[in-house]
Amino acid sequence: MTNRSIAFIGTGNMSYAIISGMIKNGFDKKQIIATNRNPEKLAHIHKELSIETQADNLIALAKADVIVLSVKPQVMADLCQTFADSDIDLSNKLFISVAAGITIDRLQQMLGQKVSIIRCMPNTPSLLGKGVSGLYAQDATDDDKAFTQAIFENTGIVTWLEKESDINNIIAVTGSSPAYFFLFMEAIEKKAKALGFNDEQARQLVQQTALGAAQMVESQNIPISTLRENVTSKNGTTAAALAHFKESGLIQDVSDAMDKCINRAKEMEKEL
Ligand SMILES: NC(=O)C1=CN([C@@H]2O[C@H](COP(=O)(O)OP(=O)(O)OC[C@H]3O[C@@H](n4cnc5c(N)ncnc54)[C@H](O)[C@@H]3O)[C@@H](O)[C@H]2O)C=CC1
Ligand SMILES: O=C(O)[C@@H]1CCC=N1
Repeated sequence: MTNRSIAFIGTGNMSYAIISGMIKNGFDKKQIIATNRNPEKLAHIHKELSIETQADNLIALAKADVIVLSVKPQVMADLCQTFADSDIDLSNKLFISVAAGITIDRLQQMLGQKVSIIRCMPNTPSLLGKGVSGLYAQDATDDDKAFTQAIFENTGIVTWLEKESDINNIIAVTGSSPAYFFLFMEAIEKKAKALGFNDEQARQLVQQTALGAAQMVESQNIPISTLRENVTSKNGTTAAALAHFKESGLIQDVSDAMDKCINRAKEMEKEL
């Protein structure tokens, strides 16, 4: 199981993060192939990760046992068509799709046969081994599931999902959510600059505070709400800021934004 070779088709932000996590955790580099249609990106991957890179997806497809489909959802059908049209036997390969908004049934349709497919919803902190990956399998073998779990455990924590629709839910909770945190950090950074802190200070202040807050959540086994309360003196400065967030509807906004995220994934399932 462990010596299977793995090809990442369309190595961009997400696959780069996954491969980096795998390598940092000792996955054999010789077992990894990365493709990209962009020669500059391919050269960058080769230089940074010292793994085999390949401009021709079909060569990577033919060579590898496990194929990670990691192009943008909008170009997945065209990519899969080239696989379906090739004379390469897909039947013994395991496909892992990290794409949002494309179901296993639809991927099998795109590939022209009922190949073994596991869906994964990772996130970009995988780059640092701090990722979260939601996994969903329909008919995959225990061996395929164990291999997939082992791959993504190299990049952080893994959770198996019971229903395929849970992939759309976990996109809102972990796949897209790094961007919510970044947006909040950007907003604090912007205001810090408006208050007169220079660019370097503003960046350092926000990053250290975000890091400290996240590490407090991780290291102290108490509810997140208690951590918030511990910062909030009665009738003090934090209370004034939080009261404004509450009045302006931030909590409901976050919930609504996550619903938008899930609905977009559902729409994509119909569009693609
Ligand atoms: N970026 C993220 O935070 C997450 C992304 N995903 C999923 O990962 C997938 C990839 O997303 P990103 O990495 O953000 O996109 P990206 O655009 O950074 O990477 C995709 C890469 O595929 C290459 N490509 C496009 N067509 C190709 C082809 N036919 N052959 C070879 N290479 C090709 C592009 O040059 C690009 O570098 C998407 O399906 C997305 O839904 C899932 C979870 C999180
Ligand atoms: O924005 C997207 O569609 C992808 C899926 C989760 C994160 N990025």
